[in-house]
Amino acid sequence: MGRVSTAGAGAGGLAFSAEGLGKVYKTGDTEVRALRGVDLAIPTGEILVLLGPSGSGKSTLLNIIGGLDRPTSGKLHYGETELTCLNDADLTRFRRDHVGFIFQFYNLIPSLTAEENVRLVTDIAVDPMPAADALALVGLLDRRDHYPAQLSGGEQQRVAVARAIAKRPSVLLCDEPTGALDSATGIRVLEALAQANRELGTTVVIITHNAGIAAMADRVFRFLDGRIARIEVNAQPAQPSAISW
Ligand SMILES: Nc1ncnc2c1ncn2[C@@H]1O[C@H](COP(=O)(O)OP(=O)(O)OP(=O)(O)O)[C@@H](O)[C@H]1O
Repeated sequence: MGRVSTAGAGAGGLAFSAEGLGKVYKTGDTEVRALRGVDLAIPTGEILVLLGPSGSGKSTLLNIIGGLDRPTSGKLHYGETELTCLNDADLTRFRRDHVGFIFQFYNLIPSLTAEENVRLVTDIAVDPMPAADALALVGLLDRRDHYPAQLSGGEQQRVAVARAIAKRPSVLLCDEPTGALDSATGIRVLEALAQANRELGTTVVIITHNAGIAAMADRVFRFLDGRIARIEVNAQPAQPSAISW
C-alpha cells in the first residue's frame, strides 16, 4: 500500500515501537496530559493486554496506535514506517489496510444480517477473506442470515470480531471487548480473538478492566497516570477457557 511499508512488521519483528509518546488534550484553558512519555515495543504476533485505572491513558494509546489520533510528542513506528510522519491520507490508508478495531459496543448495522455486516468490510478491503470464512472463524457460520437483534450480546460481538478480522488486518485493537458481557460469553469472544491470533498471526491488543484476562496475554502493560508503570511477560499464556473472571 502507498507509502506504508510492512517491512519489519512481519513475524519476528516489531509490530509497533514508540519513544516518548505524549498526548495533551486541550479544552478551552484546560490541558489534560493523557500520555506522559510512553516508550514501548510490541512484537508481531503477540497478544498484549493493557491494564490500569480509569483515565490512565489506555484508550488514548490504542487510538494513536490505530491511527485514529496523533500524539502531541514522540515517535511511533509500525514496522519500519514512522506513523508520526504520515499525512492524513496515508494514516487513513494505514488504518484501513492494517488495523481492525473492536469496541465495547458492537456497532453492527441493525438492518443488515451478520454476513452483510461483515461484507461491508470485505467489499472494500484489499485482500479480504470471504465473509463466510470470517464468520466460521468465530463459530457463527450458522447465524450468517440473522440480524443483530436476533443474536445475543456475545454473538453480536463475535460478528464484530469477524468483521474486524475479515480484511486480514495485521493488528486487532480491542477496547473493552468483553466489557458488556458475562463471563461465559466474554470467554467465547476472547477465544475468537485468540483464534485470529493463532490462525492469522494477527497481533492483538486488548484493553480491559478485568485483570483475569491478563492471563491469556504474552505481555501485559500496566498503565498509571499516562505512563507504562510495569511490563510483565507471560512465558505460558493461558487459554481463554482457563481464565477466572
Ligand atoms: N477527547 C478528549 N478530550 C479531553 N480529554 C480527554 C479526551 N480523551 C481522553 N481524555 C482524558 O485523557 C485522560 C486519559 O483518558 P483515556 O481514555 O486514555 O484513559 P483510559 O485509561 O482508557 O480510561 P478508561 O479505562 O476509563 O477507558 C483522561 O483524563 C481523560 O479524561
